[in-house]
Amino acid sequence: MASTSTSLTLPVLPLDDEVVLPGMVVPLDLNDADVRAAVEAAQAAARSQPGKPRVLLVPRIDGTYASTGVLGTVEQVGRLADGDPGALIRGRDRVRIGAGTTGPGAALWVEGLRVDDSAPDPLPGQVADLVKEYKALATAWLRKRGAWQVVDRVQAIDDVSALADNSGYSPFLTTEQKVELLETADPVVRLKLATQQLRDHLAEQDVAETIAKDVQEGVDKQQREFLLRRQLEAVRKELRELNGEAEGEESDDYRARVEAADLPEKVREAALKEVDKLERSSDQSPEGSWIRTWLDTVLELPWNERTEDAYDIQGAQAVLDAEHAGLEDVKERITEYLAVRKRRSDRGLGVVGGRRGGAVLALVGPPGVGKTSLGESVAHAMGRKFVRVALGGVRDEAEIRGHRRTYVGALPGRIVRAIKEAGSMNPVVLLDEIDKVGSDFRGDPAAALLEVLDPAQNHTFRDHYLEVELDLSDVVFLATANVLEAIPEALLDRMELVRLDGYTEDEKVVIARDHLLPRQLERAGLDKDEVVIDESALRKLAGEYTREAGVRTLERSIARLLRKVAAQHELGERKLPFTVTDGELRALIGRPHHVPESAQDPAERRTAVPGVATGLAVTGAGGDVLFVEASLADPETGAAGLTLTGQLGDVMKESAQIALSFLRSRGAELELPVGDLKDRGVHIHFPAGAVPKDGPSAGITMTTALASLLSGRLVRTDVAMTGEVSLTGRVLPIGGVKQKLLAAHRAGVTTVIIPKRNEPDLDDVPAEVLEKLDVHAVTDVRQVLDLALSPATNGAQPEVPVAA
Ligand SMILES: Nc1ncnc2c1ncn2[C@@H]1O[C@H](COP(=O)(O)OP(=O)(O)OP(=O)(O)O)[C@@H](O)[C@H]1O
Repeated sequence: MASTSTSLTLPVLPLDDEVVLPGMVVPLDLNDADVRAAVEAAQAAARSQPGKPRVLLVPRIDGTYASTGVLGTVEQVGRLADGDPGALIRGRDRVRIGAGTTGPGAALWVEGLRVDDSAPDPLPGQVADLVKEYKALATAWLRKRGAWQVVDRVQAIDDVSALADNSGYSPFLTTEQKVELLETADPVVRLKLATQQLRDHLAEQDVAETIAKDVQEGVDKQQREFLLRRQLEAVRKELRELNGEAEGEESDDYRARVEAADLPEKVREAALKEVDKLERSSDQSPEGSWIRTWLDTVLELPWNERTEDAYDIQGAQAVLDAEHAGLEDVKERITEYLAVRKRRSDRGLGVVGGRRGGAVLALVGPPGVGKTSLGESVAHAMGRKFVRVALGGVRDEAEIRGHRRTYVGALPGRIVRAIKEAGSMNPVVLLDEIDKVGSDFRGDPAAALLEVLDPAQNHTFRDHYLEVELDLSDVVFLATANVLEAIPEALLDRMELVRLDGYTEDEKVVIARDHLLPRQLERAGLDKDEVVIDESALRKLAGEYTREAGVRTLERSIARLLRKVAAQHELGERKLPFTVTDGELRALIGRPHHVPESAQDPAERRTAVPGVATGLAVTGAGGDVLFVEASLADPETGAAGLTLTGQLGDVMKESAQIALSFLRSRGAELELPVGDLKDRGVHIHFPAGAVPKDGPSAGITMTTALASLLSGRLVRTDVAMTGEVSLTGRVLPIGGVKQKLLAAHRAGVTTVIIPKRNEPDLDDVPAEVLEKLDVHAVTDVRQVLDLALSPATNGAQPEVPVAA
């Protein structure tokens, strides 16, 4: 090969549908006019110069010449195998074609530039691998064709450039592909290209061969599938051995697992169909992994698992009593429910269904009153598995019913997951916080829940992901909610409500002593005789360290107290046994957080200024006291009209309007200076502005606050009230009496005003609370003002506060 570029002038020998690369020797037909003209011109030129006649072999595609040709020497002229006149030409150097020129004979003459296409010396390291690969591929291909002699020749080629040009002989390359090889001067790049071409061809050939073989053999499909599966098994086994997995760990053998599993017929059919699909898909394909996840889910579900219901009603009642103090009516209600259920199932009858059918017990009440733990007790009492499904914040229907499998990352819904977790088809499932289920563009989870809870439909529940029917008819569903109003109407229809309104202080003390304390002692690693929290301390914890309807914070306080004692003991600062009394609390866990208003310094009480009244309300956290503040705007600078703040709902806002209108129309009768209301702006505010509030039951409280403001008379600190007010001053009934009275009692209020028509509700209020409260049932707002406002002559008349 030339190592320098030199210019030369040569007759062109055009090649149609053929390419000659350097190193190749080809016979050419001299009957072809172009070939003859070129060879004759070369021979003529050779007469005046030494060496063999030289031509320029240039491929021509659709009449267009390639940019590079090959210098060829005419080795011999004579007869070809078929007897035609021919010339034997050897390709030598790459020549870049330049301008056309003239010369002897009919041939086209051009000027050309020899191209340096020699390999670099020394060769870069990776070229050796490339050479090996090319030789291996070429050998494979040649052997396939039975061209054994050529194998040795190819193996013997050491020069990288020559090796790449050897591809010029490959019959499977198109003219274009060969021209590309010709035009690629860099030998390493060319060898890469040649290797790639060879590789592609071999791969194509493999596929084609397989197809051809299949068609040819025409093996019965089933038989072939059988064979393939056996092979697959063998390969998998080998893989497992390679990865060091033990024999028998047939994690992947879904067919066997499906066949061995105890599945309902329809489910088995669906699962086997998926196994078929899985076996057809490749191991790495995403579809394969989806199918495996699905099969795992199906195989993990307890299709035919059921726990035996082994309970008698007395036993169940005993369990409920043992695990929960108090709550007599709730436990009674649950016992009735269990009794009916048991009788019906003993007689082979289904669950009572339909609207208001009571198929589902809903436990409604503030946090920490034991709704969840009662649900657990129901499961204990029936001898069933228990699972809790948290529904708070669920807005997507797919959370309940699953995503369709076409969805990336699809999962079954929570109901299916709950059954899986329970491991039986008849667990007790607690739908926790069913009032916190929302709905938006992603569908309505409540509608899906409805299907779950409906005995007429739930024996064929269909999860979008699972796609096979699941029988939920044996599941005992319970629900919990904080506020009744927030439960979607349609769901409410299916439920039997059981209310838990909260505990009195006495009840809390009993719960703490019998349940919370023993549990927390165990958690703190203390013996029950090592630390005793006496009743005075428990009472103070319930009354002054916590203010809640339930006992959750109380339980936390006890835990904190015990941790403190345990730590002190470990540090050698305290000897055990130790009895905690109320006097010790402060040193152990700091000051109480809730001091009753009446126990505050009079000047610091909320109601120490006119215009503030104490109301009673029910929130998601149970009953609570809330304060209403009113002020008048400065006649000069303040805005006129009514301003309301504290996140009030519409009903509450209207209720404020009514209170104001009532005072404007009837205030004079009550000897209030209502003139002020005419031309001065009024502002009513409910502190704790972050908590949304609504409902009409603060009507009399707002009226009282305004009346106090106008008259300058203080509202009595020990009085709290609830009741709707009408335009004529009538006091109308409200809800939540029990929760409100419990809250009043907790807050240390002693006098409570309620609407007369709510008097029957007092039956629900624990006697110990009623004993401590002076409850007034009233019909008219004038009675409220008489009871709530302090006498005008209460020391110096305080100033009416003025809002800027
Ligand atoms: N009457 C009771 N007897 C014994 N323990 C009780 C009683 N009421 C509540 N508890 C205990 O109080 C704790 C809080 O109760 P639980 O978690 O069941 O409240 P909840 O009403 O479900 O609250 P949430 O609505 O926040 O879920 C539990 O440890 C529970 O065992």
